[in-house]
Amino acid sequence: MQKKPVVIGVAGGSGSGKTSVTRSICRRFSDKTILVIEQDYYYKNQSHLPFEERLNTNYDHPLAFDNDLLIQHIHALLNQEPVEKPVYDYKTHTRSNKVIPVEPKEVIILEGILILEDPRLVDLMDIKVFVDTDADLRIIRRLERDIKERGRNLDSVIDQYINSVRPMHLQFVEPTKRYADIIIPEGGQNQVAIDIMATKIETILLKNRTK
Ligand SMILES: Nc1ncnc2c1ncn2[C@@H]1O[C@H](COP(=O)(O)OP(=O)(O)O)[C@@H](O)[C@H]1O
Ligand SMILES: Nc1ccn([C@@H]2O[C@H](COP(=O)(O)O)[C@@H](O)[C@H]2O)c(=O)n1
Repeated sequence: MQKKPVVIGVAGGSGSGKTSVTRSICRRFSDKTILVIEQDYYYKNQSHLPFEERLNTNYDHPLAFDNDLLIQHIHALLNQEPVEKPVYDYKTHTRSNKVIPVEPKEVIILEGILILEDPRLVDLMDIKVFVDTDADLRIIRRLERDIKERGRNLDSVIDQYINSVRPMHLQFVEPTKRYADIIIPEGGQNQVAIDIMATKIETILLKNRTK
């Protein structure tokens, strides 16, 4: 019988380098080994709301996420069942009509700003990581990324940062650092931390495969 997948949570502020860390870890393993589940893909569906209203949503508050669906999907994957992962569109601020069918793999990396905020998610994790990057670097990275990739402009990024990203980070994201087993400063360029994570995953896989 297949072993229950190992669940690794990668949390941290927006622009901290969660995606970069996750990709660096994934590059160390074959495509068949690690499945990445992005909490962002589980933002609540807002297709019923007019676009103007979607602009007013606070995307950094825990209530913006459909964690019930996310938890349901993690449970299914842990039971070796496939799921249909939603696809999120940052330009329209809602789910797209597409879904991505995914099969369970030996390791699941669950990545997102608030994955350590919901105790139901924390309970499902075997290893908890917090990517810890200073706020000045995070806002610079976010500015570049959101303008290049998420259809935003300078004013909208600054406005959103001051009104929701920063206060929600201080209220909800930063306090979850205390739940982490490992804190990675500076994110994806931290090769020592990536090596340690990869070695830990290899050890778990070896143990699971020889059982
Ligand atoms: N160490 C780094 N140095 C420079 N740019 C980085 C670094 N880590 C991430 N970035 C860039 O910053 C942006 C946000 O990084 P990302 O990994 O997507 O963060 P998160 O998933 O936490 O929001 C991306 O455009 C990424 O390429
Ligand atoms: N429609 C949306 C949905 C989310 N965001 C922002 O995304 C950030 C989380 O993603 P990261 O890759 O940066 O971790 C979060 O801080 C939301 O503000 C958005 O701008 N629009």
